[in-house]
Amino acid sequence: METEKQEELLKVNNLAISFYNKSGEVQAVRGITYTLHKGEVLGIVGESGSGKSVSSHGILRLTPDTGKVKSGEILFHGKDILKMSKKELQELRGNKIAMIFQDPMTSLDPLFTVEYQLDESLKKHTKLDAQARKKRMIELLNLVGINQPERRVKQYPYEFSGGMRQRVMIAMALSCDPELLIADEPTTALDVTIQAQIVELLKELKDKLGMAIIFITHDLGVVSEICDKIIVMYAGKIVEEGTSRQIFYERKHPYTEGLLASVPKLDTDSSEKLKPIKGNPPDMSCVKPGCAFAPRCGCAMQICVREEAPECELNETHNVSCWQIIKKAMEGQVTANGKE
Ligand SMILES: Nc1ncnc2c1ncn2[C@@H]1O[C@H](COP(=O)(O)OP(=O)(O)OP(=O)(O)O)[C@@H](O)[C@H]1O
Repeated sequence: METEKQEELLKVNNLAISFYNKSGEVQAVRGITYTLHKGEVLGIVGESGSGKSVSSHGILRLTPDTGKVKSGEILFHGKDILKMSKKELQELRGNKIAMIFQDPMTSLDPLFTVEYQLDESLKKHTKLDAQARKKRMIELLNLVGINQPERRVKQYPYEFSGGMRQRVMIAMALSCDPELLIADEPTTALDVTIQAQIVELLKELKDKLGMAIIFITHDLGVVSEICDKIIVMYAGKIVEEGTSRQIFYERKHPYTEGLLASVPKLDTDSSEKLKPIKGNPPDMSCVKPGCAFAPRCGCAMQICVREEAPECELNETHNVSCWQIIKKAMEGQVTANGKE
């Protein structure tokens, strides 16, 4: 199992995506690099506007026409998705990589039964005949925890609750047996109990099916249970990357600290006060020099407003881009591998 995990599935290399409108360039994603191994779950966290969705939709080349990939590579099994032909891309979408979104109603057609929509998906992505598709549909609905699937498959999306609709969407996404599932804020529209159930379901599915997952969320609390590793994005960049444990217990970036302080913790007294991060994320149409978080950072130094911090490798799995940490590493207060 361990060796299987180490097989590289996706490598995003220095990816930069901008949008162009009348007032100029919006630098949504500014050179991000990360690797996802087979069967691994990666959390991408950050406040609204940090570039989580744009970077992840870019993997399936779903960037809107006003956007442009300025640089980078997106290697899937070593092959650059950005250079794939239309035919290869079609094969990839839905067959190897599937995506689920925040609001299943935008992806499910209210006018058709779940049976019809699942059948269309199976027709598109498999070579199964009508009878085998019917069987597979029931299997899929069972897999995602929908009771009485034979009855419920005949229903329309509006007859399902929000959590159940998300389960139907997950069933549709699984209809092609993807190697990678991109889940873009899949639980945000749901209430807390249902959120936890959907996260639990994704965890079970990952263990059963061995697929890799990219889980996008603004809520660090949601990903603690499911992710092997987490990248923290701010203003289109990765400011910290580490294993789930490192991000929760050994986090170093003040922004990661702020994000954690602003979400309710499941294991502590709920009366503990939440501390939202003061200020707002920067306007990405006029990016200033220096660290983008500096204006909101309680420990910013002069250099932070002048120059962007290079990535500091604390160890094999933990990287952070922050001048404070570089300073501490130089003073011997933080152990780093020496690579900056
Ligand atoms: N179609 C677009 N045209 C212009 N700018 C865009 C477009 N889509 C996204 N952006 C900008 O790109 C930046 C990153 O947006 P993105 O949606 O990736 O953020 P996010 O972290 O996923 O936030 P959210 O959680 O709100 O979806 C933002 O500044 C956003 O305004």
